[in-house]
Amino acid sequence: MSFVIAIDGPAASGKGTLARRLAAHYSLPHLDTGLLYRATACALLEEGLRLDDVESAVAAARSLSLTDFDEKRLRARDMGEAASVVAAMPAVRAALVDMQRGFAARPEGAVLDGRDIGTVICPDAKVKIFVTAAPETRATRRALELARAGEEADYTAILEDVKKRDARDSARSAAPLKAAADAVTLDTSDLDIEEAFAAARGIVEKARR
Ligand SMILES: Nc1ncnc2c1ncn2[C@@H]1O[C@H](COP(=O)(O)OP(=O)(O)O)[C@@H](O)[C@H]1O
Ligand SMILES: Nc1ccn([C@@H]2O[C@H](COP(=O)(O)OP(=O)(O)O)[C@@H](O)[C@H]2O)c(=O)n1
Repeated sequence: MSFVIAIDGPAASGKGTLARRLAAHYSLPHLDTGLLYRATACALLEEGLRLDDVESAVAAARSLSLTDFDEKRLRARDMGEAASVVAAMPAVRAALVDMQRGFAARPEGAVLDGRDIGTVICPDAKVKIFVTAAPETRATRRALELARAGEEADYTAILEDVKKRDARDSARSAAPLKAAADAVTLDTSDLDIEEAFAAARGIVEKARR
């Protein structure tokens, strides 16, 4: 198996930041799999369809193109919540498996981040990191991020969002949010980005030996 780094964890734990930094460091392509679920939900909402319309959600998931995501729109607060609703549908998840595994099978390897990369998408990944942080820390980080993007960012509401989404993602029967048995957990509550990146690199180097 090529060099695959699987990064999972709850909302705003710093998965994407670490995945991007590791991908740059090891010259690997990176796929933020959360964008796939966000884009599926966004397609439904833009067509005025309901989020629980499974058939349309599957069709939207099948027609996604990795290259034309409007990231600013997809990373808006409401889209995280909507993504978590469509992500609970087994048929939507099934429609996105081949695309993710195809990305992970690139000869040079890849970094993927999400909720089920180490458990379902790439169970044989060479490196698995489960990134976590206290909900309050994650809500503070997300509030800062949204404020920087010009979105209204009420800390209390964001903390509620994060907790509700984690609960839904953990409780669903299809590929729930959980650490793979062979993942290394990295709690970034007391680490800044540089410290978290150094710790993640340490985990990768150890797994490569
Ligand atoms: N260790 C850290 N310390 C402080 N801020 C962080 C840390 N890791 C990530 N962030 C910031 O928190 C926000 C969420 O991080 P992100 O990587 O997008 O998380 P996720 O992909 O898990 O949702 C971003 O604004 C990011 O810059
Ligand atoms: N591999 C993945 C990635 C995301 N998701 C879903 O998509 C939602 C948005 O994921 P994300 O990674 O973009 O969210 P953040 O952690 O960035 O807030 C999550 O709350 C999950 O419900 C998933 O189910 N499986």
